[in-house]
Amino acid sequence: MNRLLLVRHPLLALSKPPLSPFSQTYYYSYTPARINSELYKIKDPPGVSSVHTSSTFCTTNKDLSTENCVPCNTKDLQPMTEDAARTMLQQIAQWNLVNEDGVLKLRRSWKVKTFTKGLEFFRIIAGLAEAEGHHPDLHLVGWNNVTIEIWTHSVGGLTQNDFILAAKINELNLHDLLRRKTSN
Ligand SMILES: C[C@H](O)[C@H](O)[C@H]1CNC2=NC(N)=NC(=O)C2=N1
Repeated sequence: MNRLLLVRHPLLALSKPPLSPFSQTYYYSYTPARINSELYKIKDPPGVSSVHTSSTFCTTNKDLSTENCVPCNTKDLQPMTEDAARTMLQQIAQWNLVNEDGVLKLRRSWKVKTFTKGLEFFRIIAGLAEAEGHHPDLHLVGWNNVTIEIWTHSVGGLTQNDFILAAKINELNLHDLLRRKTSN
């Protein structure tokens, strides 16, 4: 099974994102608000060694959220490389890049106030997905834990469509559905 093992900079341990129910999956998270610059040593396959750095530079969601998805059966639509995904990830705050059995996906989680507000959350996302013709995987676990995963099934990986949908989701006003963040 192709697993991406991230060896994170010790300073980053302080900014460990919350464990998700998918915690067995290794992921790369870009949280521009909290990290000035970070050095990742990604455990590469034998014979390949690279060190990736990222910085706080982050274009606003506006750029991608004003775009529209293309049909996923568009000719020559290819899955993007992990480096390209990591670069584009900088435009969608709070989303994580995960590698699930070799398939790159985008993932973000929220806590909703009630189970029915979770379903309302899904209804809103469904309207956006139908309008874009591009659909996320929706998870509602333990009554109030919502997780959305986005990837392009037709190519078995990530395309710009996925980032556009994530950026549009980031622009939604979902505050009345979400639990306030606790300080701890
Ligand atoms: C033709 C149309 O683009 C396809 O049926 C769409 C529908 N929504 C989709 N959504 C996602 N996430 N991946 C797809 O491959 C996909 N294909």
